[in-house]
Parts: sequence; structure tokens; C-alpha cells
Amino acid sequence: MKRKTLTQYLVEQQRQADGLGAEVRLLIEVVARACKSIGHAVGKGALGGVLGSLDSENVQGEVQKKLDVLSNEILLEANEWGGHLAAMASEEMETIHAIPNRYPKGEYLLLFDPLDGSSNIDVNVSIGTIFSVLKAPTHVAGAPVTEADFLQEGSRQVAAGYAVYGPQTMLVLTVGKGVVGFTLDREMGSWVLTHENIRIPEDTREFAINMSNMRHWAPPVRRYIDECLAGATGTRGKDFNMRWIASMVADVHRILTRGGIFMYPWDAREPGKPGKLRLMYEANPMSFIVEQAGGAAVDGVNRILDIKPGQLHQRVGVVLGSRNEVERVAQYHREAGQ
Ligand SMILES: O=P(O)(O)OC[C@H]1O[C@](O)(COP(=O)(O)O)[C@@H](O)[C@@H]1O
Ligand SMILES: [Mg+2]
Ligand SMILES: [Mg+2]
Repeated sequence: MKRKTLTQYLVEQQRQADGLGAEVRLLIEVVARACKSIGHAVGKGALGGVLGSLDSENVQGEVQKKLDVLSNEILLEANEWGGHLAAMASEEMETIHAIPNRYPKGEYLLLFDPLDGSSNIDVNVSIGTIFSVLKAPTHVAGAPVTEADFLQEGSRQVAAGYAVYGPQTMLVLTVGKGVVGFTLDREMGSWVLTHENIRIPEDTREFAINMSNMRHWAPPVRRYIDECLAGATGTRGKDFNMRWIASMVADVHRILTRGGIFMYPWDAREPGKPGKLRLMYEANPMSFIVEQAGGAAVDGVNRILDIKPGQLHQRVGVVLGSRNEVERVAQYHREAGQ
């Protein structure tokens, strides 16, 4: 059976009655090409001199790895000249990156976490790239794009996706009509559609959370995990398994593949921050993908895609995955009045 490539899939989406715009199609192809380059650099590891840290910190005060910066540069360079974007924003840049005047400009905004799971780079564990596409709301030819133009609810994303650099390199994508997955054919250099209509089972027996933070959790999170740990002898009446890769991309990819719940909730280590993960280029794209696959995503109580961002690098609590489990966690928060 001859499988479709990413290009063929996107052209088909464009040809549908309420189809994908040509600009969005082309910019997704550019992002996918950039992910191929990042995947190539990841694969070279120590041979390519890409492991290890730099002396610099990003806007969040995190030490930058060489691959964080390289991946950011690859995405910026690939997307600057294509003519589909008005501006970009990234985990690794303090403010937005407007398309330079020497290039034609488009009507879309691209946000990315160029390299997700940075702590896993040097230990050769799966890492990834996450991206989100928004329409520039006030874009008028020639008018400068501002950071405020990016501050849109996740429900307004026109596309979102991630690449996971693991045993296989994969690209998982939604343009708002379900979720599909492509595997990189490394010999041919093309993204091949291997996972059509990805669906997350509604129930699960597997949870993902960093258990070392247990003493800092809020009571509803503690209650949920305690019940999972009690297993068949507790109120849940079934045993649960646990996984924590510490790359959101890889943890979410597992959930899209076989179900599960992923949690990075608020905790008392930094009580003033709503969570560790970033809303606009981690939680929003992942929530869009998860919802499109039949799952759910909340910050504890509220749907993540309904949150009106106040800042580009805003953080958020994240609970996503199998619908019935996410609903249970939200219920425990509601019962606790949180
Ligand atoms: O080390 P921790 O606290 O468990 O955090 C793991 C989380 O941090 C992250 O790595 C943050 O992403 P970055 O590597 O892009 O900063 C998530 O991918 C992951 O879920
Ligand atoms: Mg990340
Ligand atoms: Mg990152």
C-alpha cells in the first residue's frame, strides 16, 4: 500500500470545502522541514558537538543547552523568509521575533518550544519540538506586530503539532480536524502518514507525574494520586502503572498512543506561579492536539484552551489525557473549592 506524505495530506486538507489556507499549509511544511534538521542534529549527538550546556540563561532563568539554542536558530531561519508569517515567539527568546523587512510577510504567528525535554538531551532520551499557529489579529500590511497580538486563547489556534525525536522521529499534527501522525522515512527524507485519526482512550490505568514533588502538591492532586497508588484494594478498584519521561513531548506522545493522564500541576515550591509548563507554546498546542484526539486538558479546573493569556511566557498547571480521568481530577479540585 502506498502511503501519503505530509505534503499530500496537507494538499488534501486544502482541497476540502472549508479547507486549510495555502499559507498555513506551506508554513506547516516549513516547520516540518526545520524539525527534520533538528532531528538530524539530535541524532548526531556527541559526534555533532551538540550536547552540553552554554553559559547563557533563557528568559525563564533556565540554563540553555546547546541544542535549545541551535533548534531555536533552525526554526527562526527556516521560517523567516517563507512569506507566511508576521512574527514568531519562542521559549528561548524574551520577546517576539518580527519577520525582518527584507522578507515578505504573511498573516500568521508561529510559537514554539524549539527543544522540549532539555534535561534529557545529554542522556539520549526522547525529546521534541512543540509548535502552535495563530492568525495575526490586527495584521495590516506594513503595521508592526506586537506581543499583544500573540495573547489569544488556545481555542483560536489554527494548527498545532509536535515532533518527537525518539527511536523513530515522528510529527504529530492537528489542523482542527482530528490528529494524524507522520513517521520520518530517514532514507527518503520524507514525512510519511503512518497514524491516521489518533484517538485517546477515555479510561486509563496509567498516570504520569513527577512524584518527587508529592509533598508540595495541593490536596486534590494528592487525593487523586493516593487513590491511584492504592490500586485494586482502594476506592478505584484497579491497579495503576506510572511513567514519567520528563519530556512533555514524549509523555504526551505515549498518551496519544495508548492513553493515560499527564499532570504537571501547581505546587508549593513556587506558590506564586500557576505551574511549571508554559501556556502558549507547551500547554496550548498539546491541549489542542489532545482535545482533537478525544481527550481533555485542564489547568486543574478550567479548560486550558479557554484561558486568555496575559503574558507570552505565562505558566499554567496542566492535567491532560484520557477524558474520564481528567474529569475526575477536575471534580476533586471543584470539591476542594479550588
Ligand atoms: O524535571 P521535571 O520538573 O520533572 O520537568 C519535566 C518537564 O519539564 C519540561 O522538560 C520543560 O520543557 P523544556 O525542556 O522545554 O524547558 C517538560 O518537557 C517536562 O514535562
Ligand atoms: Mg518544554
Ligand atoms: Mg524547551
